[in-house]
Amino acid sequence: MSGRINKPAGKPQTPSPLVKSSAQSKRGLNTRSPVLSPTTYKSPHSAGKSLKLKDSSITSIDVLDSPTGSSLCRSLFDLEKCPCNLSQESWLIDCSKCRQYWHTKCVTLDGLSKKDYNKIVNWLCPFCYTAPVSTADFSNDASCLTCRNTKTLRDANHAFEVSAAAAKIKSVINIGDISGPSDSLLSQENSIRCIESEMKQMNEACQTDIRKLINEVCQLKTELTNLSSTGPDTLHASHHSSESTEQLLATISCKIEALSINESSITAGLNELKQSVASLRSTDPHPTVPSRPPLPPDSNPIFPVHPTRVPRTGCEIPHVPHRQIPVSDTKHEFLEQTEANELKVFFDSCSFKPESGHSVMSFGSPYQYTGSKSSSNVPPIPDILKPLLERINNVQSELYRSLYPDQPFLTPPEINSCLVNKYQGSDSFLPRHADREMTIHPESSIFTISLGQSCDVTFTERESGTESSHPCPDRSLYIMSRRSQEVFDHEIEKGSMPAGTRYSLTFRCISWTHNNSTCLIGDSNTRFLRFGSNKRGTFGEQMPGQKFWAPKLKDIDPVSCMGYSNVVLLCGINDIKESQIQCESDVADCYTLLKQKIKQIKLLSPCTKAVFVCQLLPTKDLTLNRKVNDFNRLIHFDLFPSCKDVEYVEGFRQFVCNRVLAAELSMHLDRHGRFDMLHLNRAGARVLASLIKQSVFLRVHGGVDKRRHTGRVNGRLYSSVVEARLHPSGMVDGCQEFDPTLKKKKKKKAPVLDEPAAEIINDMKKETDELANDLEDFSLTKKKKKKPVNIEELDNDKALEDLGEFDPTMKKKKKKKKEAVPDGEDLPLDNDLNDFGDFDPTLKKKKKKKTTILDDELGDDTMDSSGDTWVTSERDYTYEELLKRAVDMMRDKNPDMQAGEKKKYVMKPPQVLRHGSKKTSFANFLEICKMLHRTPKHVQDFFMAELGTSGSVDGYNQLLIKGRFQQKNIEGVLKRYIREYVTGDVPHSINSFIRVWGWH
Ligand SMILES: O=C(O)CCC(=O)C(=O)O
Ligand SMILES: [Fe+2]
Repeated sequence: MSGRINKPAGKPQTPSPLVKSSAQSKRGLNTRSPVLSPTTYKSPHSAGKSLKLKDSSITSIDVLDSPTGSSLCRSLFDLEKCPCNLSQESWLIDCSKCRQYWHTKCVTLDGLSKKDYNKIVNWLCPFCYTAPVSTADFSNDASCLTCRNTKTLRDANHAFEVSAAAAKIKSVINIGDISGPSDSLLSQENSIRCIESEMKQMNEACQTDIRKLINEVCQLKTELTNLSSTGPDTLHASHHSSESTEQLLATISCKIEALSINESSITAGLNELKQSVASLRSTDPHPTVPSRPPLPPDSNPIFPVHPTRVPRTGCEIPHVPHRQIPVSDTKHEFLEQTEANELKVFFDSCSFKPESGHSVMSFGSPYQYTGSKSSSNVPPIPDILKPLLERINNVQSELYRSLYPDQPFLTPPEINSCLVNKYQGSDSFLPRHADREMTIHPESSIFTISLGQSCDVTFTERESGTESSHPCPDRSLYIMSRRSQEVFDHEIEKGSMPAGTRYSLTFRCISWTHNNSTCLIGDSNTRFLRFGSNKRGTFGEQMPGQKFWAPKLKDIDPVSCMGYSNVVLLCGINDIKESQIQCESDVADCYTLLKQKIKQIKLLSPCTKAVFVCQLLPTKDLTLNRKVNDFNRLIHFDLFPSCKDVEYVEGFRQFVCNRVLAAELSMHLDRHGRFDMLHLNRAGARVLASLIKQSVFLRVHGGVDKRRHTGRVNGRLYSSVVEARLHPSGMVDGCQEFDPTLKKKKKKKAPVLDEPAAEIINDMKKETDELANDLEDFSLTKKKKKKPVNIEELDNDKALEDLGEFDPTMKKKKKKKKEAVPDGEDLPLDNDLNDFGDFDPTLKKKKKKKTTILDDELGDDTMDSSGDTWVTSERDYTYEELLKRAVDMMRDKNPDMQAGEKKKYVMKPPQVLRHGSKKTSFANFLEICKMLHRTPKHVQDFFMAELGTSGSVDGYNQLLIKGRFQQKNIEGVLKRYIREYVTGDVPHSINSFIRVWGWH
């Protein structure tokens, strides 16, 4: 198999001449048509001598036929480069079917020796490979050689050789025997193709023979006719008796007859063969899906542009089972009499704030609701309530455990807030409402304990208007679920309250983070995704929520989504992979079900701000991928445009369409090894989590930094950008660019942002202020503050310059100010001013403002090096003269510089540590940024560009860099940064106050 590139691939981007010529020569040998007909397709392996498997006659025909796989590779990837698009020290192996090259490393075949490598005859890449039904099939099915590692490859290759040899022997012995698929070493499909090939060869051979025979017969016939027409005399003349002539004619006629019989028997034999092939086909255990119209030529096969079909059925909303009752549980005499008495005494002494129909008092986490009069300055839970709170929390835990019995690691929401209502007299009431504030944890129940006068609470089902009354006797507890609040309102009707005093103690879990809670409903691909900020959590504390299991679309429970701000749906692959889903209309029906579920969710949870729908991820199964395409198409072209508040997971599309990410994805689909067609492994799940997190985050925070919505950002993978940006400290990614305009914008935006967004803004502000304060330590910045800068007009670089970089003109100004007045000399100025002004208009302006200062300075410099007095000269300054003057002026105003002394600043060296096996930590990154007076973002970008990797600042202010780097690498980059952006050795910026740096 040395015809493949038989040396490790260096840089796939710039293939070596050998790589190129090898690939080109192959291309010349076979077409890369997406549909490779078994009869026309010829493997390159059979063409080059080194590509041929010894004694194998079937190498070129045992490739499964799947147009999508080929076209997928064709349109998505450069066939000559591995889809990873990365430079790797690895062999390149090409797929026998689609001709896509892959690094052996990328297809986990690394470690191959040249010998092994040369043995590979027929290998199918992850795009083209369709897994056999069972492990047993795989071991026998050597014709479909896609292996996850070198060992299996060797084994399979060996099996292939054996099976090929066996097939050859069988075909020689008896072609008909091959029709029995069960005992054949070859798969049934393979057998068919073998026979077809044999038939073709036989057919050709037979037809040539027959043609020869027919020609001969024709010649004989003509000859015979000629002889007959010449008559017996002529025959006689040639010494043949008439009798013998007749005999001869009879013999010839017999021979012709025999030949005809042979011809018909050959034809019959061929027909027999054809029939056996037909019978084999009819017993094919894998019927093919009805053919579909071909995709538009330039469309992306994974995410095609045009929908081909709209759903067959309408989207009527079926009846939604609410499964909600207003009061989920009641406990009579929940309080002991003594406990109740004590509480009554306590509350009698408290001062309640009047609200509509009753008065209130809050403890613990502040609970704010429409019409609430309580301030956010709420007293903590008083000691007297603490035992009660503990009991309530126990009840809450029990409820939670019973709700999620199979998820014991989940922490139940902690009840942390108590709102006490006081009803005094028969005039009191409680307006109709529902406790559906987003600050209430979606999993929190609402516990109400009644004290004193009993009364009835009325519940009304909002949709139907059905009312029910719930009696609340003294010392009793009733529990409402947070979800029931989406369905029912409750109230104490006016006039229903008896005389007397009633206290109701309502307990809830208030969680501000749950203001933006997310409910993720998904199939097994969400298995690795976890909410929570603990170690297992993939979404982090910025995205609180709950995950619900829905292997199929029918399992999506709209009730579970109630009370969450965001709903993310990742489901459908198990539906469309069902065998009964065979054509586009079946897929459309699945899509319709999804649409119905979304409608139900929105109906039940009007509080839900958005439903995010994840498109289906491509799989390793190409037939399934066509259905995935159809499903995704419908989501994109029907669901998104038609359903308001249905959003797609940003980046998911890129994830699916982007070449690199798609390749990355295909490599992640191997959670259970080579037979897993669908599942992401942990790494893939992390990418998925990032994309979901980012979308929800952006939606929640008003689309902060939408610019980043590309598959690749600054050469970094989407996921890493997401990670960086969503990280608690990386949150300031946008602001780390240190764009001064942010400050302004933030101020404008602040009132409309959600709480976490406001926090981010505050963080950003803090950082901006901190940096500004740092900069104030330097005289430069003070001046800058005075300088009126229209920050809106500044571009990033300029902004950076204004905030941190040295501006010689500014410095001058300041010093000038200090020195100007006392030393004023009576020197001619106008020429200097004008000349200088011509040189640099900005300077001119400044000079005009501070004429006296410049008078002084320029007065000193009106002599050129040759001693000419410029004031008396008519000629203009030359550029060199002006430059020299400027430098002299700088020297003059910077005595250190003039004396040739360099101020030495000593800084800490970067602390470089290994972070896990694949990352490097630059531990004192932020500290060094501060010392440099450069924004972390700026420094980070430089580092990432220099190191050619990605990274992010984590919660410990360390820069985590992907890849392994040594101390000297980081030091080198840091020195370069300092040279380029700090000390000004190169003209990016100059900063005269930092001259020489050295490590401790
Ligand atoms: O007093 C009650 O029983 C109900 C109180 C209530 O609904 C509330 O505080 O939100
Ligand atoms: Fe309430």
